[in-house]
Amino acid sequence: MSMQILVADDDSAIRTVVSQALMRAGFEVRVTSNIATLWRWISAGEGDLVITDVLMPDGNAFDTLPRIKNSRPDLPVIVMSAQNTFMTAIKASEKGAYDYIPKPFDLIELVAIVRRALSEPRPGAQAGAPPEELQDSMPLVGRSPAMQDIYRALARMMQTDLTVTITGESGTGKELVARALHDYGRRRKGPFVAINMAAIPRELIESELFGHEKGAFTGAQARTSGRFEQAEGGTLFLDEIGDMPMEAQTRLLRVLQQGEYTVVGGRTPIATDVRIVAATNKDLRQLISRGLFREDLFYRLNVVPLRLPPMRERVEDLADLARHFFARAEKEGLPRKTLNQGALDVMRRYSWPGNVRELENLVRRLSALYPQDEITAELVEHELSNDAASSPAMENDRGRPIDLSAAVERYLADYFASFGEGLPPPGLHDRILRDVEYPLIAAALAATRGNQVRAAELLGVNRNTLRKKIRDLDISVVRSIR
Ligand SMILES: Nc1ncnc2c1ncn2[C@@H]1O[C@H](COP(=O)(O)OP(=O)(O)OP(=O)(O)O)[C@@H](O)[C@H]1O
Repeated sequence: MSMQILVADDDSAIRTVVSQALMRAGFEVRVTSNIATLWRWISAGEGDLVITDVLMPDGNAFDTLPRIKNSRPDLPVIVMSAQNTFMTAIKASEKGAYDYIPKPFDLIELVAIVRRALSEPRPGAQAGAPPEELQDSMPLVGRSPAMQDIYRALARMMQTDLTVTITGESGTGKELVARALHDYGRRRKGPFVAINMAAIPRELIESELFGHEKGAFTGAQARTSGRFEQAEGGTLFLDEIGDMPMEAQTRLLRVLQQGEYTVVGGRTPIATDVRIVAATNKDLRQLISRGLFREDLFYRLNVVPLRLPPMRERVEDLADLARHFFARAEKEGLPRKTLNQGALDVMRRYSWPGNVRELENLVRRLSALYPQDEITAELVEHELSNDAASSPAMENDRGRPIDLSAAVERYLADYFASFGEGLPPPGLHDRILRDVEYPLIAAALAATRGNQVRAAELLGVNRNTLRKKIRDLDISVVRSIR
C-alpha cells in the first residue's frame, strides 16, 4: 500500500508541483490550501507524513504543530517557509517538525527528505518547551542559501549533544554559532564556557582545561578547577582547537572516548557531562599530516562538521547584516543611518578579508564618524580603502593582527618594490604617518562614540591637538546622542 502525504499550502502552484513530484515518486497525495482541513485530516488519522507551509490564510502552522505532536507524535511534519531566517529553522525544530525546508526548494531534495522521514523509526514527540524569552531575538542574521544550510544543520543539532566542529575564516561567526547551539539547545540552562587555545600560553592549556592539584607544578599553590569543571552540565567551546598542544589533545581524546578526565597532577578520574563545540580557522587535515594534530581526536571532534562560508561567498547577506549592525549602533545611541544602492554595490564587490567582523566594524565607523543619514558609495569606498591599505599585511596565519611595525615594514617593502629601480615621490614620512594616524584617530572616535574629550584621553593627546588632527586629516565626527 502506498504511503499518503498531506500537503498544505495556500499557493496553488506550489501544491501542484509538490503533489506532481510526490505522485511521480509513488506516493498518494492530498492537498489543501488551509490549516483547518489539514487538521481535520490529521485528527481523523489520515496521512503518513505532512508537508506544510508556515503562513496560511487561517493561521500559522507553528501554532498547530504542538497539537499535531500531541495527537499523533509519530507523524513526521516537514515545514516549508519563505521566511528563511534562523528563527524559522529553530522554531520548526523546537515545535517538533521533522525538517524545515526554505523556499524556493529543490523538488528532488524534497522527495529525498520525505523518503528519509518515512523510512526512519520515529522517536516520538520531541521534548522541551521553546525558550520563550529567546523567541524574538535573532542571533544569526542572513538568508543566503549558504546560511540556510547552516540554520537547518543547527536546528537538527539543537536537540542533540553531538560534538560539533565549526570551521571558517576569522570573523565568519564561529563563536556566535557555538553560542546559538548552546542558547537554543537542550543545555541552555547550563553554563557556556569558552576557551581560546591561541590566547593562552601553551604550557598552561592543560591545567586551564582540566584544572590542577596543589603542587602539580611550580607555582601551583592550590587546587584549581578547570574549564571542564566550570562547564559541567553545559557547553565547552574550544576555540582555535588547531593550537591545542599534543598532551592536552590526548587528555581531550580520553574525555570524548570515556567521558572522564584527570586533573593535572591528579589520579582519580572525574566523570564529566559537557558538550564540546570546537572551532578552527586552520585546516586540521593539514595539521594531521604535519604531525601536529591527532587523527583519532579529529574524527571524534568532527562528528558534525559545520563550515561557515566567508563573507565573499554570501554577498546576498550584506544588506541584512549591515541593517542589523546599523540598528545595533542606533540602540547604542548613535544616529540612524541607511545605505543607498551605490554603497551596497561597492560592498558587494569588496572581498571582506575580515568577514562579518570587518563589516561590523565598518558599520560602526560609518555610524560614528559621518553626519550624513544616507551612506553613499564614496563614503564606503573611502572607509574600505583605509581598511584595504593595511589589512592584507596585518594578519598572520592565525588570522590575528600581527605586530604593527612588522606590518608597516612589510607594507613599505611592497611599496618600494612597486617603484622598481626608482624612488617613491618625496614626502613619504608625512604620507605614511597620515595613513597610520587616520585609522588610529578614527578608531578612537568610534570607540568613544565621537566623544572628543574621551577620545583625546584614550589617545593620550591634548584635546586641541586632537581637534587639529581631525581637521587636518579631514575626519568627520558626529557626537552620539547619549
Ligand atoms: N550571521 C551573523 N549575524 C550577526 N552577526 C554576526 C554573524 N556572523 C558574525 N557576526 C558578528 O561578527 C563578529 C565576529 O564573529 P565571531 O567572533 O563569532 O567570529 P569567529 O569566526 O569566531 O572569529 P575568530 O575566528 O576571529 O575568533 C561578532 O561580533 C559576531 O557577533
